[in-house]
Amino acid sequence: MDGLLTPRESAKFIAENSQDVFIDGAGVRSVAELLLAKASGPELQVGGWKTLHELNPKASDEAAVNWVFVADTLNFSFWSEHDEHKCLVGYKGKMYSGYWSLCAAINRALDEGIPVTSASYYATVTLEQVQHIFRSDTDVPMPLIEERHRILNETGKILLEKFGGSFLNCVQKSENSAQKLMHLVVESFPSYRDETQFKGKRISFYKRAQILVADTWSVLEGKGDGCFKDISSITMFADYRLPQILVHLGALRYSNELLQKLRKGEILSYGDKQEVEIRGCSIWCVELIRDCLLELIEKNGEKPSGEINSILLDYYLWDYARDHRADMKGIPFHHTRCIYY
Ligand SMILES: Nc1nc2c(c(CN[C@H]3C=C[C@H](O)[C@@H]3O)cn2[C@@H]2O[C@H](COP(=O)(O)O)[C@@H](O)[C@H]2O)c(=O)[nH]1
Repeated sequence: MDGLLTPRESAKFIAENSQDVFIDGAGVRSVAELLLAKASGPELQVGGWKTLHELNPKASDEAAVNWVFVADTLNFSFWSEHDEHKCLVGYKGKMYSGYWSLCAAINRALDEGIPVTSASYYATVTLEQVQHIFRSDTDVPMPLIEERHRILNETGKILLEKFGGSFLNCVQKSENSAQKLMHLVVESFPSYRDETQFKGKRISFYKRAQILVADTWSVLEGKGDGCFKDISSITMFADYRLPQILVHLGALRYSNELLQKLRKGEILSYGDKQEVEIRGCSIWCVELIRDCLLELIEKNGEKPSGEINSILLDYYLWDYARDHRADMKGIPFHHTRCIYY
């Protein structure tokens, strides 16, 4: 088998060969038009990461960068078999689910004096301590808690050995290149190696490595060590929410066979042909939406304040999915249990 394709190359190859997932050109355009109305708003700017999300760090210091690293190291698989019966974390009077339950638990631990974002702590944290830190306020625990414990120990040890215990050192080694940082993370930390194969080619999605670069860019507000000259080379992050919203908005379509399978809540294994087609077509779909949006902005003569890239489109669509959960009830998301997204 020949060389490993980048996430963007993988997405293009998958979209060109997909048999159960299809990108809808008219849908792509209608999503681009939806986003055009937001082009100069706070949602499509790097600053939105802080101003729109109360649990994200407000600082841009080393502690904030290490907060992002722990959050994205554990940023996977929050879905529960029955959506009405899931892990919830209460923090400062508010209940959080899914990805935000992870962030709430991290902040709750820090408030309790537990240094959960320090590598010297989580390199040797015990399973019992991890179960306490990420405890749920319902009888449904956070999924894959043993895996989260194993990954914290593994990742903490490597961060101590290779990067002096701070992810900021890893960022600085990337010399302001998003691609260099993404590859340094994938080479150094095994749990980030989101790679598989499709029709005889080795492909990569690197969902957590790419969102880690994006969140590092965001927490540093695109300045200093976070001023990545190639930040626009990062693609959308292939998770289980974006495909759902892209189908809801008409930009992506599933074959009847696949739709029936998802409606029944059938599990798709990591690397299955249909799971790969969902993830790859989602990435390519957002690339096409971005291209279409940039054309519309050009035509409209609008000048958004910063460069619109796939990260900002992804963030917007992910938040949109969160805010339109009820409208999306009829659209199933694919159930894959893994540590990669
Ligand atoms: N594509 C994409 N996937 C994302 C995110 C985020 C969190 N980013 C936020 C933080 C700052 C930014 O402003 C974003 O608002 C989590 N996930 C993935 O979703 C899934 C969890 O979903 P649910 O069960 O509904 O919480 C899971 O696979 C998780 O890995 C994103 O942004 N894009």
